[in-house]
Amino acid sequence: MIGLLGGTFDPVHVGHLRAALEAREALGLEAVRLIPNARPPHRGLPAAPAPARLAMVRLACAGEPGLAADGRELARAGPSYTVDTLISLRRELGARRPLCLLLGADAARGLASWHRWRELFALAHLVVLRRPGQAAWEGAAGAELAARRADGAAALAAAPAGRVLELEIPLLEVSASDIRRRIAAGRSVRFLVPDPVLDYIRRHGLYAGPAAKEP
Ligand SMILES: Nc1ncnc2c1ncn2[C@@H]1O[C@H](COP(=O)(O)OP(=O)(O)OP(=O)(O)O)[C@@H](O)[C@H]1O
Ligand SMILES: O=C(O)c1ccc[n+]([C@@H]2O[C@H](COP(=O)([O-])O)[C@@H](O)[C@H]2O)c1
Repeated sequence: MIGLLGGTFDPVHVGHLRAALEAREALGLEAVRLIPNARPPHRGLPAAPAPARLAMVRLACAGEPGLAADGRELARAGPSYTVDTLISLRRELGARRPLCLLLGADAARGLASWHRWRELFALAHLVVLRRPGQAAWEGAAGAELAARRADGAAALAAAPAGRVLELEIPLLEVSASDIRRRIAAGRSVRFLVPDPVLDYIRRHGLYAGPAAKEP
């Protein structure tokens, strides 16, 4: 069973990395692939170009066997729709392997506005990450999801796609927009991103300009 964490990763940070590892352990995933988008479908242009965001994800995953960077969204033109990414992954991995699309509760809330969102369930399971005690997720896609709800990892491993699991794991209070604001204000982001990512940001002068002040 493989986990997939798509994101803008502008930049990737310890919140993403810890969540991916927590989900890997909780679900018994072989690995989690971090997949930066080229053009996010539902937000403005990222502050850093896609190749730089992918390079930072590669640095963050290097040396951690449970995590891998996947650059396939950079090979497509147009908005980076998740349905196209899952179709491409199915071509690579075959129809039978269980795939778990990991989503933070914030990303999951907008699911019903995603491009061809109902098709996602034919391609992968959906795992919504939330902290212990956080209210259960009630998005506009609610009824569809309730019918697909699974009560544990075993139900996901038993089918290639189509189930929905809410997974309670500790989530760190770290966001990429806060990191960009700190850098633009000349503040430190040490320990919020891995050191090799920090080094990359410094060497390339990312997020330091006035444009980076807008989240
Ligand atoms: N601290 C965190 N812990 C766990 N998951 C997170 C965290 N931050 C973001 N995510 C999830 O990781 C995925 C990619 O997130 P994204 O790249 O948008 O990062 P972000 O920090 O939320 O960015 P921004 O602050 O620019 O909105 C989404 O599913 C999001 O919900
Ligand atoms: O496919 C879509 O229509 C779609 C709409 C919004 C977000 N996504 C994906 O959801 C993931 C999290 O998005 P974001 O904006 O929180 O980084 C990322 O992989 C996005 O490309 C996908």
